Amino acid sequence: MALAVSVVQSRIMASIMVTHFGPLKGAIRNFDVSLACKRFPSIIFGYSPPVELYDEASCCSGKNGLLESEICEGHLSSSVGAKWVSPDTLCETWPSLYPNLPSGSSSLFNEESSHPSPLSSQPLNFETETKSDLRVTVEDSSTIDALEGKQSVASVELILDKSISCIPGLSKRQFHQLENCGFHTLRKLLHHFPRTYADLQNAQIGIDDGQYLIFVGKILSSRAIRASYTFSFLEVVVGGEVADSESSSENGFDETYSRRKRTIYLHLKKFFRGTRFTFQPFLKSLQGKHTEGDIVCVSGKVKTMRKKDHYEMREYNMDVLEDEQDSLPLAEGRPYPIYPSKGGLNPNFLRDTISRALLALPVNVDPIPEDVTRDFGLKCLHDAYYGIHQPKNLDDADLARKRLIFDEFFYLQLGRLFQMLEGLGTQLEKDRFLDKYRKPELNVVFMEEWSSLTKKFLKALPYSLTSSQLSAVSEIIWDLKRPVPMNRLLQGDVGCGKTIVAFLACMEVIGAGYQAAFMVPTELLAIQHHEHLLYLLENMEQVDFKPSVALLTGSTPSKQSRLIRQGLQTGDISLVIGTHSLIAENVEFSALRIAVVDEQHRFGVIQRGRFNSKLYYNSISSRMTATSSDVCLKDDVCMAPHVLAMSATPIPRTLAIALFGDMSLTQITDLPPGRQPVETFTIEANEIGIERVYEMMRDDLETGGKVYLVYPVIEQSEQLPQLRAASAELETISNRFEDYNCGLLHGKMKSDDKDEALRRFRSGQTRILLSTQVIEIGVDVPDASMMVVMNAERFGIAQLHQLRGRVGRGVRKSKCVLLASTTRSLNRLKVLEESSDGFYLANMDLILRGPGDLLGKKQSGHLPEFPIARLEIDGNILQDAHLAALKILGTSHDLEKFPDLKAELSMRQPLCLLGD
Ligand SMILES: Nc1ncnc2c1ncn2[C@@H]1O[C@H](COP(=O)(O)OP(=O)(O)OP(=O)(O)O)[C@@H](O)[C@H]1O
Repeated sequence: MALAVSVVQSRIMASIMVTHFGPLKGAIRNFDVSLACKRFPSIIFGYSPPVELYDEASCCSGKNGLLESEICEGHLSSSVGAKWVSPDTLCETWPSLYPNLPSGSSSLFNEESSHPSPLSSQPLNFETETKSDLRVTVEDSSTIDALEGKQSVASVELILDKSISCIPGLSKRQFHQLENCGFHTLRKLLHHFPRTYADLQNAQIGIDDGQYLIFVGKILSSRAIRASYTFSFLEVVVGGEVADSESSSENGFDETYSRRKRTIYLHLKKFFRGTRFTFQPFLKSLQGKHTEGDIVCVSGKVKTMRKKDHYEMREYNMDVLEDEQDSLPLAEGRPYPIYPSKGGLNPNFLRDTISRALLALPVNVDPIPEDVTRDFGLKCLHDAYYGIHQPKNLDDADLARKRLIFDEFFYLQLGRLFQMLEGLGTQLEKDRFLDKYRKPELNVVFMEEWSSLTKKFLKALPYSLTSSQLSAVSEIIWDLKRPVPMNRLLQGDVGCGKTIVAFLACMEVIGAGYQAAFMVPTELLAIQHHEHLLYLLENMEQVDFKPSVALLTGSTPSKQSRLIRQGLQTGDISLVIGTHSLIAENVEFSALRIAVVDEQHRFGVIQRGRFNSKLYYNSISSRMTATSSDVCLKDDVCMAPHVLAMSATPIPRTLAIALFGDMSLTQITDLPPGRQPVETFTIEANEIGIERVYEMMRDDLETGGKVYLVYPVIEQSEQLPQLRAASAELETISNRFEDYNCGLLHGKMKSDDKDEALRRFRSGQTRILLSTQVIEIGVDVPDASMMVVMNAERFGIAQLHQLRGRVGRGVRKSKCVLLASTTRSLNRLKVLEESSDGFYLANMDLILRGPGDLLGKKQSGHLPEFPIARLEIDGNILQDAHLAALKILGTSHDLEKFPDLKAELSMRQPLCLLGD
């Protein structure tokens, strides 16, 4: 396993070209991936693309421009686009005035309630409103204890799953807003991770519009101004010195000049709307919060103002420093978290609420024992939450992310292993079970012991199995012979021959008198597998019992479908191949023993859990019917079926372990003999390029080849005229290649028509198939020898690799042309010219997608259950999580020694699988 990880890492240790954003916008420069990966395996730093930190929907955007322009003139030198704050959003805005200092500094609301001072004299009885309306009182003493760090670990889970009403200073309105957006608990809120961090630049030489700055300076003035009856604003001006770019540039490299400084001015602005915010005492108190002469460290996004050297900041953090010396560590730059907005909530408000939630977090919040976190070099949970939301630096954020990913995988594995252990009787059995996962290499059944049906089926194959196919079958059969449900992932690159391995596993259970179900994501694939299997069974020499095979998809006519369901219930049908229809309510099996799920990664763990239980209960209920009719049952007949999942997605071994909670991963690491790498070309789709591709197609067709043309869309669209469409081009291609028949295949066609199109292509009646990406998964036409992908820039690298896998599946030398609409996109695609290794390409895909944004964006590497883990790079963390789970369960099989862990386990989402 460690090997697998190190292979991945070494594969990405190459220097490649990566596009950077921001100051280097558009530029391409050498990016040393090895260094970046080494230092921050999860977070790649750099300038963040500009992000609109205000959410238009949730903010009064000052659309009443008249008021804005009239009133602000003379007060605000840059009033265009000013944001307005209504009384209701005051609380959202206010905390930003106060920095997120480690303790107490955000407690403005608390201070206010105890020191109502100027506000109490308001005619509108503002104080009362502040207390009753603007605040939900801290509900119970446990939170107070938590704040004071007195919370015992035993009740920690209560804290994380506490209602957000326990966050100090939250108004009722805000509380409901947050609840409506799904932030019911502290946990939910703290798990709203920043989607990236802006790299705060120290204010130096050039300052660009939209840049995130960290700046140390002196408060020069603080004014809270009533601009009209309903509108007021606060403007704090901070002045400080930066190196003077002009003098240095004008005077070349003159040292003296380059050390010259110039003063710049930051105008920090907040706007308030509502009569109650225009009263003098309120404004006075607002203004008084900032003392002239204070040294402060300000960070946030700047906007240049008309006046030279003046910049505006409307979203910022400000820390008051004791003296200028304090500025040194701060000025080194802290990552500035950028939150994804949710349900229209202002990201700024979210940031403030999260800061306050952090303050409500007790230090001893961690249910994982300290020795485990120490052994695996993990932050404690409290620090991890701080580290992800308020990192001191990127290292800090990276370590925090590591801990949180660790948790995602750890609890899933702990849950699965715990569940499996629960099903076993004695301590000895449990120890043996854990041992099995420690020594997986011993778990194989050699061919001599396979059932005679399996051996005969093997003999009927027109080829011999490769060595890794053979060991895959041996491993799977070992599991099939055990009375514990298997949960195994069969993983192998495109075209390596996984299907036949799965067929052999099905034969083994059928040979033992049980049934098999083979579930695939598309009808096209179901039909293909069905036909393939029938063909192989026909070739099989005489056996006492030939398995009966059925095909069940959404398009199966209802009468036929009823007969198939009957056959499955009576046991007359031994193997059914189909789509999701297989897990429909009314499908019941007589003795289902294995469920093969193709393209596993398309389903989440939870869904797969549903498959399991669905198949399991069907199996039980059928058996119960059978029992009543006096059928003799085997002891293990009510066991859940074995599940064999298949995937061509390059999943690191460790990730598979995490997904499955055990060591059930089988990898096919070789390709059938005679395969040659697909020669890949990236070509720009201009006139010359297209002519060249047509020429290549003609050469291939003349030598007996078959060509796939893959299009991003079916029909031409007015909105995206640059996209080439399959239907629209059928005529052009047919005219161009009139000596050859062309076919069309896309998702909107009827099932029979799709099948017919593929059949004609397979038989050679059509030699050119214009298709959409419907062929991406599993389509197998071994003598297809060329593929052209139109608008290839529209596809991800991993997806193109899957598509390309449709050619080169036989012995014929094949090629793949990636036609890109722009020269710029050629660079990204070139990586496919260089490699045909799915694992390597998945990593490149990740890196080429761009730095940053690893935390929140759902991309190909994300699995639904693991919001922040990245499939391609987090293998080592998963490995650790697996070992930690084994260690914990080795110490206490039933987790009795770890009550907090057990409690946490029951709170975690993946545990809905437990007891399924
Ligand atoms: N050992 C072998 N020797 C020769 N050909 C083989 C061997 N095993 C499988 N094949 C053939 O290789 C082709 C690809 O096999 P299969 O469809 O099982 O691949 P796969 O791993 O499921 O690919 P994909 O992920 O693209 O669906 C098929 O035509 C199959 O008949």
